[in-house]
Amino acid sequence: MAITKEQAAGRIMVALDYPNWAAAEKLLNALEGIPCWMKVGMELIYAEGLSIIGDLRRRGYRVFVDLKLHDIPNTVRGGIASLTRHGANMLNVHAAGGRRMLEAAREGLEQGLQGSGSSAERPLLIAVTQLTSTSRETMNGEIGIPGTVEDTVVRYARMAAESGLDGVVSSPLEVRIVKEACGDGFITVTPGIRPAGSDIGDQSRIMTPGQAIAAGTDYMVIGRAITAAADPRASMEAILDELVAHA
Ligand SMILES: O=c1ccn([C@@H]2O[C@H](COP(=O)(O)O)[C@@H](O)[C@H]2O)c(=O)[nH]1
Repeated sequence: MAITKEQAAGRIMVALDYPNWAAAEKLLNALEGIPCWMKVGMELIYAEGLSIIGDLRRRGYRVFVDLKLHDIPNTVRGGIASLTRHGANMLNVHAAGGRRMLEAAREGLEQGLQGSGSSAERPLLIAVTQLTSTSRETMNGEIGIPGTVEDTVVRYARMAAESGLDGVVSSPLEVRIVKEACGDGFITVTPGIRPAGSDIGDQSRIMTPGQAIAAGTDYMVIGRAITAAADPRASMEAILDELVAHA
């Protein structure tokens, strides 16, 4: 399906993996006017606190808070309730916490919304299946889960859907099988994006931006391909052109 460059931008979540707000702000200025999402995770949140969610929202961005909660159900319920009150558009937990934990996360989201007044927007709640840095060898030999990565991703995705979550984080390689198992409306958020010829780094299960959009991913998370580029805006523009060409 043909998409415009602006629609393509709405499918990109830029990973703001920076040690402080000043560094993140430099990137925001470089990407000024491009209507992508911003993803904030441990590095920036632990350095600057959750107030950066509001800072990004006021700049007009939709914000994915990527803290990947994984704890006992009661703790995750409370954590998600508190996070919900900060006004993010997307939150996540680890599917490996199991069904009761996923259900508790969902309950926490409802509790958080009730505590933040009628104007609060409902964030999307998604579950991490297998990290995109995890290969089959790592999953089998170190984590101790037998079988293929695809089987685990689909099993976790089904459990997340049955627990009332909105979608999953997976590699773009698994988008098709997740959609087949959970339906087209079940959201896929895919890191592990590497433009052709770029350094894979610590990722394992990767696709190019063009391959990921052709595979049907809803949102692709892109960090270093943009943030570590000599010219981040030029890198973003090249990725947008690739998405428009392959959608
Ligand atoms: O399975 C996962 C879950 C989250 N991530 C996050 O996405 C970005 C990817 O950054 P790159 O620089 O594009 O590799 C990063 O913030 C991770 O924490 C992931 O990579 N895989």
